Amino acid sequence: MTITIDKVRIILVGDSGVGKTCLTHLIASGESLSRPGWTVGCSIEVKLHEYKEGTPQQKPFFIELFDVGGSLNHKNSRGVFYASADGIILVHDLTNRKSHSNLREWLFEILSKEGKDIYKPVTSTVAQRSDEQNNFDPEEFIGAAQMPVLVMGTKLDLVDEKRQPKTVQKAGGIAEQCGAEEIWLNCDDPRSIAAGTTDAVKLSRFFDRVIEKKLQSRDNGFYGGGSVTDRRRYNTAGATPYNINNY
Ligand SMILES: Nc1nc2c(ncn2[C@@H]2O[C@H](COP(=O)(O)OP(=O)(O)OP(=O)(O)O)[C@@H](O)[C@H]2O)c(=O)[nH]1
Repeated sequence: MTITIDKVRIILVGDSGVGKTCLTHLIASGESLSRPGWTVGCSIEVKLHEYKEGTPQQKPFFIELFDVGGSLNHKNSRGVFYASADGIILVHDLTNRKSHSNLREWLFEILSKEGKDIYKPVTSTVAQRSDEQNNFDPEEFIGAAQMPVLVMGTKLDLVDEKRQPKTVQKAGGIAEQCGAEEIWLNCDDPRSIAAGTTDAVKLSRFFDRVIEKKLQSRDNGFYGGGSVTDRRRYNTAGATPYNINNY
């Protein structure tokens, strides 16, 4: 039997080396990745998610995970991957404070590149642009763009409370500013987001929010992306979700 499954698109952004590729693989396959390559452009993995599992509204959805390369060299070209994103996962390295503070800039970059009317920068000089970036308010962005956000901190295994205290505190961080949930994990350990754990529940709730938001936009007639109409056929007799690397 062949059924048609809708999809949503989530982009993972953050500085180079924070662990986006490992995290994407862990979420999509439930397995750790021992030797991730350097992401050039964008790498995509797909996960099959049960929306509102255990309720009468339960329905399968494909979650497309766009792992966007964090290198500065690709800053000008990666805007193309932000188009029609339905949700954002902001990724930082818990042993690297700068990677956390840079998440503000990542949000700003997504918004300015993706061209949401509500927060589209109108200025063009470097100085003006830097001003806009400094004055950028994540809360305002989230309120205006209505895009679900999740913040994930990696390399929890490298954080030793005594020898290397956490460089980032949960309170007052970007997650709080965005009203987003936050997960800290070790991407090398498949048990980090194993079914039944608190973090797996948080992740599943985030996926549900992204889907819900998209369904609402479609119902309200605001839907402009290609995702829901571009449905994928999924053969329930054993086919596995696709995996496209370095898209
Ligand atoms: N110990 C530990 N290492 C990790 C963890 N997550 C990622 N790494 C390591 O961090 C390095 C960078 O990981 P990637 O997943 O390639 O990072 P990325 O953010 O995709 O980097 P770009 O492709 O440059 O954007 C690799 O050596 C990973 O093995 C973690 O939770 N714990």
